[in-house]
Amino acid sequence: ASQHRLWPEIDRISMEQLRYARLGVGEGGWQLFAEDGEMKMYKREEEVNGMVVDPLKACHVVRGVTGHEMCHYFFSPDVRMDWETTVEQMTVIETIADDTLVFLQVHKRIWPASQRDSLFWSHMRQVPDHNDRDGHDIWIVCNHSTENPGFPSNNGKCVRVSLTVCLVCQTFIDPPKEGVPITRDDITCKITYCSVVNPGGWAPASVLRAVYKREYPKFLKRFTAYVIDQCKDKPIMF
Ligand SMILES: CCCCCc1ccc(-c2ccc(S(=O)(=O)CCO)cc2)cc1/C=C\c1ccccn1
Repeated sequence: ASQHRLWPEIDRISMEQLRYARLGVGEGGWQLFAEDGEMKMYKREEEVNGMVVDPLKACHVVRGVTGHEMCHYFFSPDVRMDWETTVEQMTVIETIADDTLVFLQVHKRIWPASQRDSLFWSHMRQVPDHNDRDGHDIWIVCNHSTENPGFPSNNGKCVRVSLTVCLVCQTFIDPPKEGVPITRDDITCKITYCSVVNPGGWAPASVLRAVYKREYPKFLKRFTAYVIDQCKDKPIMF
C-alpha cells in the first residue's frame, strides 16, 4: 500500500483519527446523549452551511472479544451486510492492499431527505501501544471519504455524503494462573467509535438528529453483538 497515491493521506488521517479517538470527552463540548450498560454515546451539535454534521464519539467495553476481532469484522466487506442496517448496496471499487479498500455504499433513504451514497477508503492497522502497560496493542479501522472519477458524486439519484469514521479497539487480558491457557472469559475490549458525516446536501436538522439519536446506539449494539456471536466458537484472534 505504501506506494499508492493515496497512502500519505491514508497514513496521516488514520493516525490523526487514532489521536482524536483517544482524547477524553471531558473537554470539547461533548454531550452524553445515550447510555446502555457500558456503552456511552456523546455528540457535539455542529452545523456547516446550515447542514447538521454533529460529530459523534461512542465508548464501549465488550467482553470476550479482542480488538483485532472487532476491527476484522468492521473492516471486512464479506460480512458488512450482516450487521450494517444503514446500507442498501455495498461495492468494493478498489483494492489498494489487503488492509486497505475503497467502498461505494448506497445508504437507505431517510425520508424526506433524498437518498445518499458514500465513497470512502477503509484502512485497518495494528498500532503498538507503548504508554499503556497493561493494555495490549491497539487495532484501528479508519474510513474516510475519497473521490474516484469512475464514480462521480451526485450524478444519479444519490447525494454524496462526506464522512470520517474510526473504530479504535484495545484488548485487555486478565492473565489466568501460570500455564493456564487464556479463554474468552479473560478478555475485554475497549472500543471508541468516532464519526463525522456531512450529509452533502440539505437535510432537515430535526430529522437527522432524530435518526442519529435512534440509529447510532442501535448500530453499535448490533455490531458488537454480531462480533461476539461470530467469535464465540472460534479460536481467539489476538
Ligand atoms: C440525510 C441522511 C444523511 C445520512 C445518510 C448516512 C450516511 C452515512 C452513513 C454511515 C454509517 C456508518 C458508516 S461506518 O461506520 O463507516 C460502517 C460502514 O458502513 C458509514 C456511513 C449512514 C447514513 C444513514 C443513516 C445512519 C446514520 C448514522 C447511523 C445510522 N444510520
